[in-house]
Amino acid sequence: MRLKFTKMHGLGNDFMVIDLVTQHYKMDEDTVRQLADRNFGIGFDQMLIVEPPTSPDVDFTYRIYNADGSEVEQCGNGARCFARFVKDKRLTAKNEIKVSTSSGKITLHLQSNREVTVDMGEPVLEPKAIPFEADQFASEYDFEANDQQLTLGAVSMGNPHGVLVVDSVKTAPVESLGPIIESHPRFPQRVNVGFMEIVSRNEINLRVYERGAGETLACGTGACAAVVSGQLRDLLDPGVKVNLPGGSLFIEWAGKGHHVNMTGPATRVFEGQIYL
Ligand SMILES: N[C@@H](CCC[C@H](N)C(=O)O)C(=O)O
Repeated sequence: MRLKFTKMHGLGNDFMVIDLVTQHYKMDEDTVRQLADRNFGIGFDQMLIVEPPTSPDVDFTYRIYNADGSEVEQCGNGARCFARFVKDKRLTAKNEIKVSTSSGKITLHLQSNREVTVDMGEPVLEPKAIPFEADQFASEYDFEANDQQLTLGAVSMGNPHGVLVVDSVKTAPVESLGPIIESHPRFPQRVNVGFMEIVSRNEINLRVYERGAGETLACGTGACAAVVSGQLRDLLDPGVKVNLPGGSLFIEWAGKGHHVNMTGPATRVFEGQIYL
């Protein structure tokens, strides 16, 4: 069968976006892996699926697959592209769009300057819920990986994140330590790993080794988790510019009990069709 798709990106974190509201197909992990291949497939960090709502309080269901085929709970850059996609495809006329993911509900706001702000909800800090093995919440945890003693923040933005503070993102051991922490037994569902350099209380540089995708040019939930972790460690103020290899996001968090807001661009690259 023929399936139409749109290739999009949020700061270089790239997506294959498929409308399964007007098209019908049952996606599976093997197909995702084949299509994610940058030589033999379309190539992407994540596949985003638009499905009809499953409850009356949301407009759509938002499903996300990593390039390795694993279905995951949340994707921040993807959420901004999702909003632009459903508006451009006229699947909705709204500028405020509510979607459900497997980890909860989020709200997407299309701005007049074509940027998108996403209310990502409250960060989850309770270790069991992240999930992360620790007796109780702490703003940072002692952590051993690769025979090194590290200090790490643990936050869920719907999906799990570990955040390390580094002197410079240029020299951070993203490729060597990233995969080791990603699969560390203290994170039973694996983890996204952020390497955060503090520039000032309102600006950080960040690289993220993503679970199921490797290092990407940007990670929206990673940016939110880094800002939450930086504030909990008293390194950052509530509004922070996050510089990623693919560009910058603006993240706002007023502290425990508050939602995290993420603002940034969403870009369409091309339209395509595949035969499955
Ligand atoms: N690129 C994303 C996160 C995608 C999911 C992540 N790799 C996971 O496994 O949780 C973002 O922009 O947030």
